[in-house]
Amino acid sequence: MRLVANELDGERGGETIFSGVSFVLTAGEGLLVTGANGSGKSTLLRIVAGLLPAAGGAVTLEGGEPDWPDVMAASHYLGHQNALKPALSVTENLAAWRDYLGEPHVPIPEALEMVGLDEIGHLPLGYLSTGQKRRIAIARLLVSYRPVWLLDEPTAGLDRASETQFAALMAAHLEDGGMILAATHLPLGLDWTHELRMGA
Ligand SMILES: Nc1ncnc2c1ncn2[C@@H]1O[C@H](COP(=O)(O)OP(=O)(O)OP(=O)(O)O)[C@@H](O)[C@H]1O
Repeated sequence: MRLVANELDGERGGETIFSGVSFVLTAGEGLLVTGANGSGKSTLLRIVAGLLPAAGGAVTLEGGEPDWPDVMAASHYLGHQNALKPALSVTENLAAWRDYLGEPHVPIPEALEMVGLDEIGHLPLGYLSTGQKRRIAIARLLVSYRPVWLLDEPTAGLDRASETQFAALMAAHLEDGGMILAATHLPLGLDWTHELRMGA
């Protein structure tokens, strides 16, 4: 399977943010996207996820049929927002995402253990600290399977131990034949096969 971005142009509010961005990812490869504030990292990720239209160029997934007909179907998108409901318990949040996304993968108790939060599945999400909420958002990547992970500042708010834990989860996903596109200002503790510096 290959994720191909060909000559992408990104626009916000009628302004060109970037143009001619191309890359290719194959199974097991990760792309680190860096660049100054406002250089277009989130815009690029949202275009790849299919949440924003490209002003030019195209993103395609080759060889994903029949399971993964397009990039959107094949991707988990973790944005700045955690997309979790404060009134539901941690476990209910993850169950809701698993049921919505389908392709059940890691059982919820195990996913909670993998992010080091197996003791608090019963708590309302709203009780959790900022870093704990982010770790539950990361557990969402595990409970349903998607080969492509699109991660926008995934480690924002995480302590050092959680960063290391998350680096191991990303490495395992790549070893398993997955692909990762991550935009970040922070070192993510992974040897990336590709790097893209926006605004350079
Ligand atoms: N809805 C919008 N309307 C107009 N301009 C926007 C909109 N959203 C973002 N922008 C502009 O697009 C540019 C790129 O924003 P983007 O969020 O992609 O940058 P970024 O590289 O992810 O930044 P950061 O490192 O701060 O997260 C910025 O100049 C921003 O102000």
